[in-house]
Amino acid sequence: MNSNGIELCESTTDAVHPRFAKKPVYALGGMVFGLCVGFKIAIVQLAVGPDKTKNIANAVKEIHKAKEKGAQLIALPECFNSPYGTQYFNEYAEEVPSGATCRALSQAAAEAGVCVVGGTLPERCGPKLYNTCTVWDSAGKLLAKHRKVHLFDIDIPNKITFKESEVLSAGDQITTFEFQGVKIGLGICYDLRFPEMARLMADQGCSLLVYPGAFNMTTGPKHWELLGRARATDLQLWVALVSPARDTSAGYVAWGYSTLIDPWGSPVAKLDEKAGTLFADIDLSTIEEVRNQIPIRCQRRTDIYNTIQISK
Ligand SMILES: O=C(O)CCC(=O)C(=O)O
Repeated sequence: MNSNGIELCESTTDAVHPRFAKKPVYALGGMVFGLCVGFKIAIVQLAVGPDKTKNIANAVKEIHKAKEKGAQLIALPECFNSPYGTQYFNEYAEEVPSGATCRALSQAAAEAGVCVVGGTLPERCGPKLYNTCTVWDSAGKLLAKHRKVHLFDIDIPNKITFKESEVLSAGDQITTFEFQGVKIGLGICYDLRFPEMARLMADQGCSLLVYPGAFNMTTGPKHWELLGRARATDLQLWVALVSPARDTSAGYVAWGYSTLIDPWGSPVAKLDEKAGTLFADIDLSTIEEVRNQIPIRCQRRTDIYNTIQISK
């Protein structure tokens, strides 16, 4: 309890920037008194086509443009070097980090002096293929690598049938990394549907979850934003959803609508279906604000969840 009678949740300070540690922000009457710490994110909704070299060059160009506009963390979409589809993954796949796409991302991050969440690419590792996100620091060093954990296998008759598992292998790791002392978690597209995975990343102290994803014209309008808002609301953190632009001539038509969602669960900025870049400030103090005002993190009844018997 602070001097204003506001209940403060002990566990809130471990999930935010270390500069907040032991310095909670007190929230009262909609005003926040405390430090404002954050960074500028650019969410780049790239147009992706069949020409891999062109896709990579376009990503590099957009990274430099975003840096010029002040972005500190730049996020690219799922499958940005290749059209999305199981028939393409083998042809476009590369080893990480020695392949041409990774080399271009590393160089762009270093030249621009920014952190790049490099969307995803089909990764070749021995006989296996993965859908993999790489993260590059401002010196061009590989900071993190996340292999999609939940493969996109669905069947909605007459709408969409997709079976990534026919060609891809699933990752088996939870991936987080640190950017300027802020912990960030990674998930890829279908991973967004699994709250358990997001909670593990939140429990590791993430303030932001970044999901490169390419939802489609059936599930996109129904679930893309809803799922992002659900993850942000449940876990009281920032969520960035990064899609490729919509191309109606492609075999798989991406929904677009890249969105940044705040810890209240509100979309604070979003694109439409066209190629473009969204710039926004991520204010980490909002995490404290929400967690202090709605302290669900220290109200969870794990004693019940972990022991209750389900009656038949
Ligand atoms: O979950 C969905 O509806 C779409 C997922 C997807 O497109 C993917 O995992 O690549």
